[in-house]
Amino acid sequence: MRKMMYIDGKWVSARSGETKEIINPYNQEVIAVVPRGDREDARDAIRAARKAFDEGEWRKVTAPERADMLFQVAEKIRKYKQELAELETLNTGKTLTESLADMDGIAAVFQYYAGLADKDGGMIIESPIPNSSSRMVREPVGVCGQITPWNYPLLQASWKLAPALAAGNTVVVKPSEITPLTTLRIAEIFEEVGFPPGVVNVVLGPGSTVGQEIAENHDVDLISFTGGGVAGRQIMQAAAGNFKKISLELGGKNPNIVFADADFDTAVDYALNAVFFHAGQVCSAGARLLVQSSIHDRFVEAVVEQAKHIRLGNGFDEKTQMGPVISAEHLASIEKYIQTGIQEGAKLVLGGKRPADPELQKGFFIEPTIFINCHTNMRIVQEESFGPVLTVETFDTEEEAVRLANDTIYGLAGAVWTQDMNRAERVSRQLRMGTVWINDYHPYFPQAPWGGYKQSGIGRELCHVGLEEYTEIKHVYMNLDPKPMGWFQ
Ligand SMILES: NC(=O)c1ccc[n+]([C@@H]2O[C@H](COP(=O)([O-])OP(=O)(O)OC[C@H]3O[C@@H](n4cnc5c(N)ncnc54)[C@H](O)[C@@H]3O)[C@@H](O)[C@H]2O)c1
Ligand SMILES: C[N+](C)(C)CC=O
Repeated sequence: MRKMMYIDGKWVSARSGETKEIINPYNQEVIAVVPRGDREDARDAIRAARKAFDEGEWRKVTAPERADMLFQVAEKIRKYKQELAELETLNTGKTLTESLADMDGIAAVFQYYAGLADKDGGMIIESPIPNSSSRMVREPVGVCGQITPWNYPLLQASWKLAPALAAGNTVVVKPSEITPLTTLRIAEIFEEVGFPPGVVNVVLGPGSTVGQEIAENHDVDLISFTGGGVAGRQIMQAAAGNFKKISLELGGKNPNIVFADADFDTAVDYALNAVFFHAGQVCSAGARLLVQSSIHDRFVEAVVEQAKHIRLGNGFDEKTQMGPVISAEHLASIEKYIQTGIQEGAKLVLGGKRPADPELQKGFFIEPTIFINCHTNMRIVQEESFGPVLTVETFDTEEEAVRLANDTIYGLAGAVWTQDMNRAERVSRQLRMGTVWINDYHPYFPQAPWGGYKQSGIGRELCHVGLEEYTEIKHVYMNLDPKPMGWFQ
């Protein structure tokens, strides 16, 4: 695999010659050295994408041909699935099982948008003007900047790349500076499939320089960002310079609501998966457990008992159920949240510290952590720790459950557990969230939209609406019998 940036169809170092070490969060070993780009490199990539969009052969590639190319990408991801998954596990620490599932999802996204690429032929409009024709067509937006986070590096990139290319745009992708490897590997796949130079560009470097340049640059027509609210706000401000189209997939503090009539064992099992999957580093993690008071003690006891046995370790070890968190900085930030929870008066009933196991000392590990006696006025309930930290609140009535669940600046996702389908329907309608799961947690797939209400984001990814984000709408009107009007005669 080439450890260079991919700009204008060429593999290049940073203009400055600077590099960055990429490490494995399981043991802090250096796994790669990659270029550390800056604004100049970002400008090169943007220029290449602009030229490819405005002047290149890409504009002549038909929608069925784009579909065919994206199908080939999907096939190659399946072909290289093991290699890609191993690279993702090496760079993120997530278990290989999770990475393999990510690769299935990534192939599915390319396949889905390949299928949609040539399906929208526009719309004939019934013109109210005699002797005229009127139609609506969708066209690519132009140069799309795409900035992605470290928790699902290739998956989040695929949610952006596949619809952007299906619609005929050119792209500049900036992966997280700590997890660039699978995004570089997929650039090789685009090259192998034969995407023309400049259509896909991958530029590496910090958000404060490379990311900021992409957000500010007036040659970029659209910016799609997945990450935290702080960067999201800076990107939105920077994008205002030329009124870029904007799509933001931000954080969440997602409620998992369990009513007393839920299937107890299943709800316990999913409550663990909701929060501890990928060590809680999931935007939609069910980090807030809301349990009806009549079953609270028994439910918490069962969750704690099972969480005690979660096996931490190397993502490549089949026995591992939870890997490390991504970095020393992130680990420190999670530990700070845990201290905040204790200071705020939440009761720590599990974890809260680094594991004692000598084999885990080089990695960024933190034990599965559970707090009870939590309230919505606590920071630990309101803010994203983005780690394996569960807060438990109680409620008595359906109205209270809805009120507590919605009492957050976020609105990404949430779940309802009950066997009363009328109640499930009533509650799901009142939750102000982009996704509501009923008697389940976590499923997402290309056919359904993904995105957030409130401060969880703007716009949607996946589904046909995710493709529409990457299009401009044009109205084409034709006078079929042009004659002088005589207005000024
Ligand atoms: N809603 C979703 O679908 C979704 C999915 C995954 C992650 N997330 C969120 O992402 C966050 C964790 O990821 P992270 O720590 O990588 O987020 P982050 O915001 O720190 O970084 C994300 C990306 O933005 C870049 N960046 C940072 N500052 C920037 C700036 N000023 N201008 C341009 N680019 C900038 C980074 O280099 C990185 O590539 C969490 O809040 C999580 O909830 C949301
Ligand atoms: C969108 N998702 C769930 C794949 C990753 C969020 O962090």
